[in-house]
Amino acid sequence: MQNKPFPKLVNDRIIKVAKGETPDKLPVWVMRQAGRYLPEYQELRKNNSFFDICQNPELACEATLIPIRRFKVDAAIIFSDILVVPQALGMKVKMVPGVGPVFPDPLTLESMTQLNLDGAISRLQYVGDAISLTRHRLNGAVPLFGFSGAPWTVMCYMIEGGGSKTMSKAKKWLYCHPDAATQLMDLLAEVITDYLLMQIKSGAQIVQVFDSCVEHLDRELYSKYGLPQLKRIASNLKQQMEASKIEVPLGAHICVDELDSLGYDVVGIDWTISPSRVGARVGDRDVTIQGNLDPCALYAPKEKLIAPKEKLIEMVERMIADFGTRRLIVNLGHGVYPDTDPEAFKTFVDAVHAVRL
Ligand SMILES: Cc1c2[nH]c(c1CCC(=O)O)Cc1[nH]c(c(CCC(=O)O)c1C)Cc1[nH]c(c(CCC(=O)O)c1C)Cc1[nH]c(c(CCC(=O)O)c1C)C2
Repeated sequence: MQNKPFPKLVNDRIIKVAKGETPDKLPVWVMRQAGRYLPEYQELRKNNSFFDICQNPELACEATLIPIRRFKVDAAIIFSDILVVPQALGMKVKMVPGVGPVFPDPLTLESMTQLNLDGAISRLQYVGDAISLTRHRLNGAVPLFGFSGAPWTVMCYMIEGGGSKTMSKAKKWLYCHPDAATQLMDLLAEVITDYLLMQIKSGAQIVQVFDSCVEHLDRELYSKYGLPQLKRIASNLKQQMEASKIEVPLGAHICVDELDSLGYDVVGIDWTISPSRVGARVGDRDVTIQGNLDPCALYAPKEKLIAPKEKLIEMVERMIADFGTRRLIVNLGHGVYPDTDPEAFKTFVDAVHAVRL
């Protein structure tokens, strides 16, 4: 299987737009498109733990394909999580229903020396195997995304031991233990670069770096810790994979100023950044924008007097008109929420494809 050539890509809209070329229709996909809002995924989860699905290439492939069978999205994203990296470094992570990821023993200054870098990429080979298998099963229908968390975001979860409103424990390292923080981020940047390279070599056609926790950093901390690591990953990866397309969604306003200098082909933004902030630069910017509809726009209560479907279509059309159709990949500004109606998801995707270029 590994050595068989991958099927030819049929729908290459996303790859085209990432390169700055004009597609036949605007491409659209959704972060967490394989998640809990879909009954098929819930069914799969009934008999398997979250990380069992991630670690079993057959199951990870199956989860990845669920939204592809149901909707006309223009990309698949390999079923996994950003927290498989700390796992490969030797940390325990559990997925607790209703809570999210939990580390029973969060990282401390003392336990940092126990992180096991040796062989980390081979311990993540199951992700590569899932990617290769999925590329074959997709049969070229749409491109397959690989992904990783960025060093700051992965570090936040390792130190906090899970999600947090403030990320104050992780930020304490930046203020009080800057050397240890830098050491940790350097280590993570190295693993993440090698991990993404392994995914690309396994068949990922586009890779995305999630720096979701960047919203907790002010400009100074962002410039000192967030930005250099993101740039470093892009430049090291590009050096090693000249031809690869790389994407980094940055969920914070402060990153908008660096759009052109980040070294990524695509930059994701959330709904708090108005299209006019990047739109004004659409003519001359050299990057593709991904985003940015509020996932709550997909809540479409059937009993409401206003026609929610029409309202959603109108929001999609307005967003696209505001961004302009050049160098735009349509997505939500955040992952789709578990209580979203799959019908609303379909309306969203179809509304994007209905826009004439
Ligand atoms: C489906 C899913 C995922 N992760 C989690 C779930 C739900 C788990 C379940 O079944 O119980 C837990 C899961 N994993 C995580 C969280 C967030 C926890 C928190 O902050 O409270 C949860 C609930 C951590 C995580 N995980 C991820 C990020 C970065 C993007 C973002 O900001 O959403 C982060 C921060 C990335 C991620 N996570 C996942 C993907 C798969 C592909 C797809 O998009 O369909 C991706 C790309 C998959």
